[in-house]
Amino acid sequence: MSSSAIEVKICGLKTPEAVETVLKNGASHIGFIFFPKSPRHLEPAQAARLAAAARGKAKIVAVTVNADDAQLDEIVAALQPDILQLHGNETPERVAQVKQRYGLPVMKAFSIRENSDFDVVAPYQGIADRFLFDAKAPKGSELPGGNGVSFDWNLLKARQDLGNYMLSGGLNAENINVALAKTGSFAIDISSGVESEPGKKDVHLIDAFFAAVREASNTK
Ligand SMILES: O=C(O)c1ccccc1NCC(=O)[C@H](O)[C@H](O)COP(=O)(O)O
Repeated sequence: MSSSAIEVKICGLKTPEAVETVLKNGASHIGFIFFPKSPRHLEPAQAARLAAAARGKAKIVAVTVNADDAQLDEIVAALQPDILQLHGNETPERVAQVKQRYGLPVMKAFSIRENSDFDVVAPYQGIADRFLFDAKAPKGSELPGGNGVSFDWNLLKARQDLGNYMLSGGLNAENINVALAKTGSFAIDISSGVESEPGKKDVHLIDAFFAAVREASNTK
């Protein structure tokens, strides 16, 4: 079942059931988290086992935070991802190094709260293959992503110069219609909004999210 013309990345998968459900719904991307503080963290070998069912059906995304070469070497060797998502403070130089070392597309994540947060994006243009705009982590959170909070989507609407990006942060079945209408985005990313508790994906919430995306894209 294809979800729609909208690309949908479901992030932080940890079980075969969740992988099966997102594939059944036509997810374009599935993400695995490699960040020990996250409730979604997996070892590379665990992610590789889960990814086997998805290879060739959805793009496999490895999500890391300021990872060094040793960590990336291990992940790339075990998982053989299609895309590396860099979700830390990686500089444009580091993004370029990572691209060259692995020959893989890189999606660079940025944390957005206000318009000026987009100012840091320009040096990455022509280096990162894609951007992911997520909300800034709430105070006290140890996670740079997966916090289930949104930023003001009107900010993104005004920045259509930013090129190829995914909209992320606090999306769910209830707000995706408004998020898509406000931003005009064609690619979205979600984690907490399809979980019953942090790190626990819920197949019914996944189904409901894709149904909402399909409905929203039919009215787009
Ligand atoms: O999800 C995590 O636990 C995580 C930890 C460390 C870095 C990135 C992380 N997630 C990255 C993602 O791409 C999430 O899907 C994105 O932040 C949106 O999450 P949510 O707001 O929960 O939908």
